This record gives sequence, structure tokens and C-alpha cells, in this order.
Amino acid sequence: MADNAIRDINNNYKNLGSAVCFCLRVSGWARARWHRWRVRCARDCKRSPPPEDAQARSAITPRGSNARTMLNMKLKERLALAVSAFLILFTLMLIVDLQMDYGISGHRVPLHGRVKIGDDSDKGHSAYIEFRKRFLHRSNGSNSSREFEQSAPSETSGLDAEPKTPSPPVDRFEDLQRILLQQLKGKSDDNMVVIPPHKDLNVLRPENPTIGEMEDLEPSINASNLEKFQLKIAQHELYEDGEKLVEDILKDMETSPILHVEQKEGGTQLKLIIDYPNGVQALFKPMRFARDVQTLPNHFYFSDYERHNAEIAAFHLDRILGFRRAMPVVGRVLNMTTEIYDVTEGDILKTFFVSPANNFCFHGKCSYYCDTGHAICGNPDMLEGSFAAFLPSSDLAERKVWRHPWRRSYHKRRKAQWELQSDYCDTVRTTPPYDSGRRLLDLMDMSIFDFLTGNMDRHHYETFKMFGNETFTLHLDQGRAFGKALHDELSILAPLLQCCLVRHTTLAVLLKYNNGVPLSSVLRESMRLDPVSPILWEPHLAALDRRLVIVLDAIRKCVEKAENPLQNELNDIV
Ligand SMILES: Nc1ncnc2c1ncn2[C@@H]1O[C@H](COP(=O)(O)OP(=O)(O)OP(=O)(O)O)[C@@H](O)[C@H]1O
Ligand SMILES: [Mn+2]
Repeated sequence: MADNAIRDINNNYKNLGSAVCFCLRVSGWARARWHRWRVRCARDCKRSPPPEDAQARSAITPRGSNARTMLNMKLKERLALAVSAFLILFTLMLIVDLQMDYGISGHRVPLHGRVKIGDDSDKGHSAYIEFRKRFLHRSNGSNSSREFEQSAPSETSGLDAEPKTPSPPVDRFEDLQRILLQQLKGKSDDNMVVIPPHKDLNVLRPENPTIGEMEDLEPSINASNLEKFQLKIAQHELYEDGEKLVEDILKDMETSPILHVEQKEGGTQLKLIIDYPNGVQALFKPMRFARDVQTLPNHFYFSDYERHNAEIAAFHLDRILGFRRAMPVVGRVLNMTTEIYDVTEGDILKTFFVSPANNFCFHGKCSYYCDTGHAICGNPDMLEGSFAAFLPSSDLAERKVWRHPWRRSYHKRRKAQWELQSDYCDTVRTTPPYDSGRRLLDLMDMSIFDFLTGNMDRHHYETFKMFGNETFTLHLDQGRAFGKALHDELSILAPLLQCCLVRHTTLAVLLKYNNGVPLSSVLRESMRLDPVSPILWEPHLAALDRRLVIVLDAIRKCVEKAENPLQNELNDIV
């Protein structure tokens, strides 16, 4: 997916490349003209015949000769030279601009400014700015993550962190609970922030056909569990609450023999397609390092490694939040010799080697981290990874890829539009398919989901074409989630904070975990039976409970703003 992002960046450079080529061609043309002129001039130039000792003198006084040459040039040639010089200079300025963001080609962005969402001059219109200020102000004092930060070593600290029973919630968000209660009684229907169930297509589901029904297909007698699962994928969710096939698929991917392995084309980091008997397939992401290794401090979201355990944890989280928009994922340990090397072929085989520590390694071929220095190594030849159940093939159910409106810039110095424009949501919510139906609410869910997991890598999202626009957004690719347990990346919540919109049902689930059995405990329990459990480093689980409160706080802020816009405008100004 990041491929597209990187392709966008590459395109910028390609455009620049063509500009440079154009300049070079123009200056090449001017040079050719210049050369032809010199030849002609040497032959029959009447206006200023060269003196006999011209050659000798030109070596001694090049400046004088140049000046004379310039005088001798026709107006057309001089013009051509000037134009090519200008084009070269302009190209150089463009290069500097792209590299340094001096602002010639677009917005002027401070070179080393702090990341700021929305313009400050737009006071009173952006819940985001205000919330962020408040949040930062408070976190200076007693943010629980700070204590962790001090007590936890920066990179690795083993998996010895004990599960902690979180203290009962300080804030039960009774104001938000009241809104939900009112809506269940048919009141508070016109709430600007919380969308009641009877206005939510994900709840109403006037139609909810499955892929099997749309394609008029029934699973055959000896169909695999995955095939049955795929035919049951519906317009509004991947699988029903309590669907037994999910457990069956997880078991199959964990225990079935691996028949064949090949590297998946596309994508930035190495992934393998695993073939099991009966046509079942899975997408494999390898383990690169221990659970408690955090995103390197100097790595951007787009150069972070993918984490196999993030894929597993995100599937469980998506399920317990009631979204059911992520394919089932399970962990498994492979024997690299018999379950990868022996059952693959092609170029990937040439990338296998034995490391100095006598571990079996390979790096495959891809655009990021596929070299000896970033190889994937077994221990000594056992390799852990995540196995995601394969989506239906495009023959059965084609997918549409959408550019995420709140996509990041994927550039180390540039900002995206949503980071510069505080009323960005007004633009999005008036643009199809975000102007009606469920889509914008789905992006709000995704923003909450990604904020909880710390996933900043949401550049595109996908839907099933056959269901049109009124269908759920798939939660695909969580490889870059769970990278920083001690940091809460508020900008991931920008969609929610800029639109101030949330489903009643989503808010209800968040409140349930805030006021009842904590999210961390439910997730830990859900992941307990995975073959490579424990899946998450404890501080990541603690982060979920902490971030949940931040989301609820953000929703509260939105409600307050919507209920009392005038008062809030005054507060902003004071
Ligand atoms: N479970 C799956 N089954 C089939 N195809 C999948 C599955 N998950 C993802 N894909 C497809 O594979 C592509 C790459 O997957 P994914 O985004 O997880 O890998 P990635 O290496 O993180 O990609 P990128 O680096 O481009 O973000 C996706 O665009 C998606 O279309
Ligand atoms: Mn990715």
C-alpha cells in the first residue's frame, strides 16, 4: 500500500526529472545553434573578421573574447542562450524548493516548525487545535505514560512487564452515557456529534447481501473453511458476531501443512503468500524483532519496520471493538528450511544465507529493507510470523482502492492538506462518497482504531466493489501499528477531531470498556490462545486503556463545542 504513496513521491521526482530533461534539451539545442554559428562565422563572418592572432589572444584574454563573441551573436542566439540559462536556474530553484520546502512550488511551511494541525488563526473552528492544547497542557503534569517512560528502558526490556489491573476509571463519562441513553429512548436524535442508530446504515442495514448471494455461489461439499468464510462476507461486515468459521480458519492456518511459498509482489516490505492444501492461502509477515522493540526514535512512520504481532493484535482489537472489518490473523512458528526454503523457488532462493551467528536468514526482494543488512533471520532456523487469511481473489470479489482523505504526506518535511487547514472536514464531508451514507462514519471508526493501535500508516483503504459505496471499509495492513507504547500520537485522531462525528454504537463500545472490564484485559484474553502468545508487550496494552480515555475526552470536547458554540468561541479567544 505504501507503494502507492512512494509512487506519488516518485512521480514528483519524475516530473522534476522531465523538467530537467527539458532544460537540458533546450540548452543542448542552444549549444548546437551556437556551434553551427561558430562554424558559419569562421567561414564567412563579415561583420567582424577574426584577427590573425585571434586564437593566441583568445587564450590570453578569454573575457575580452567572450564579450566580443556576445556582441557578434545575433539577437536570436542571445535570446536562446538567455532562455536556457533561465531554465537551468529555474530548475535548480525547483530542486532546492522540493528538497527544502522553501515554498516556491506551493505552501510556505516552516522548515523545522513543530507539527501543528490546523491554522491557529482559525480560532473557534477547530476542535482539534483546542483539544490538542488542552491535552498537551494536562500531560505536562501527570501523564501516566511519563512514569513509564522513565521506568522503562528505551528499546528493549524483555517481556517481564507484569499485567497490571488498571485502577477503576476516574471519569465514567456520565455526560456521554446520558446522550446514549437519550438516543435509545428516541430523544437527542439531532445530536451533531453522536449519530443515533436509526440514522446509521451500519445498524439499519436495509440490505446486507453476502458475496455468495451476489455471485449466486454456494460453497461446494468439500469447500475449505476459508472459501466458506469468503462467500459469507457481507456488505456491512466481514463476518457476523460469533462466527464460528473465524476460529476454524485460525486453526487451519496454524496447523495445515505448507505446500508452497512465494514472495508477494508489490508493497514495500517483504511478505510471503502461503499455499495450504485445498486452495487455502494466507499472507505471511515475518517477525523481525522482539515485542518490546519500539519504533526507532529517528524513524518516520513511513520508514518504520512492519510488526507481525501488530497484525495479530489488530485483528483481535478490531473484533472486540465490534467492527469486524479485519481478516483473521494468527501467529505460527515455521521451520525455515522445510516450510520456506524447500517449498519456494525463483529469485528469493538466492537471498538465503547463514549469518555470522549461525542463523538461517533471507531477505527477498522489495523496495524497503530487503538487503543483507535488514535480513529476516530464524533462530537458528525457526521463524515466527503472522498469517492473515486471504481475501477473496479479484475474480470473485474485486476491491476498490481509495486514497484516504487524511493521508499523511509521506515526506520528511512536507505536510498534508489536513494538517494545514482546520476546516478540512468541511471539504471532505461535502465530497462524495463522504457526503452521505456510512463512509465518513467508517473513517471516524478507523481513526479511533488507528489511534488506539498507534498506526500512522493509513494512506489508502479498500472496499469491495460489488457492494458499491454503502459498504464497510476494510481494515487492512496494520503492520506499522504498536510501534510506540509510551507515546500517544494525537494526530491520528485528526479525522474525529476535525469532523466531530462518531457512531452511537462505537461510543457505546468505548464507554463499555472504559467503565467495565478494561479494553486491555479483554484484548489480552482474546489473544491468549494464539500460538505465539503473548502477542503484545504489556505497555502497549496499558496504552490502549490510556488512549481510550483520550478518545472519550475528545468526543466530550466535540459535544461541548456543538452544544455551546458561542461559549467555546469566547473561551478560545480568552
Ligand atoms: N489478507 C489479505 N489477503 C489478500 N491480500 C491482501 C491481504 N492483506 C493485504 N492484501 C493486499 O496486499 C497488499 C499489501 O498488503 P499490506 O498493505 O498489508 O502490505 P505492506 O507491505 O504493508 O504494503 P505497503 O508497504 O504497501 O503498505 C494490500 O494492498 C492488499 O491489497
Ligand atoms: Mn504497510
